[in-house]
Amino acid sequence: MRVAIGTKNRAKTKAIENVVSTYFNEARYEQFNVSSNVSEQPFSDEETRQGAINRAVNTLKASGADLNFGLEGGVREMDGVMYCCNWGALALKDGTMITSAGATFILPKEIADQLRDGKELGPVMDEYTNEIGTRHNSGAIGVFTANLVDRTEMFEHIVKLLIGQYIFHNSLTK
Ligand SMILES: O=P(O)(O)OP(=O)(O)OP(=O)(O)OC[C@H]1O[C@@H](n2cnc3c(O)ncnc32)[C@H](O)[C@@H]1O
Ligand SMILES: [Mg+2]
Repeated sequence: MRVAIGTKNRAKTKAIENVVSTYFNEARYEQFNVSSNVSEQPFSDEETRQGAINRAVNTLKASGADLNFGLEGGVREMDGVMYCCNWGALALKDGTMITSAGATFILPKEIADQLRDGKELGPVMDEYTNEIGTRHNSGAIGVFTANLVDRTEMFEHIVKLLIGQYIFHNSLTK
């Protein structure tokens, strides 16, 4: 089975490989730097979900693989509170699109204000933590949950929901 991944971000690729290899041991993985065709910093659930779908479609076009994953991080506001939100999409060769959302958590006001000023969460987190590449490792979720959940684990849960729906979909179409 050929598995294509629409990013080279390590937190995302690790999550996909960890979960897919649990259920399909013959999987071969390929990574593609595809566009999400949405803002670098999506600002709603709708835009974040669309980014994940676009990545999955663009990955399918580039690869022709059996499973094509798109994972996207974004933010959304409710009652003046800014949350980080996360979406995943799995595109199949027959045109089927499977989607799922993941964990949501609060971004502190000092982070939220910088995003409202047009900055991207990735660089803002690097400045906040004084580290390079937070988005490839623990991520904002790790920093703001005392590392109880890191970015890989958060995406693993989304990928598990996608694979579970894929297995269910196959059981209906067989
Ligand atoms: O290379 P890609 O796949 O684009 O990975 P990314 O880390 O940029 O992730 P997204 O594009 O999905 O996320 C949109 C923006 O939000 C940032 N972001 C999202 N979740 C984050 C997290 O947990 N920690 C740090 N930055 C995060 C990210 O760096 C981008 O600036
Ligand atoms: Mg990005």
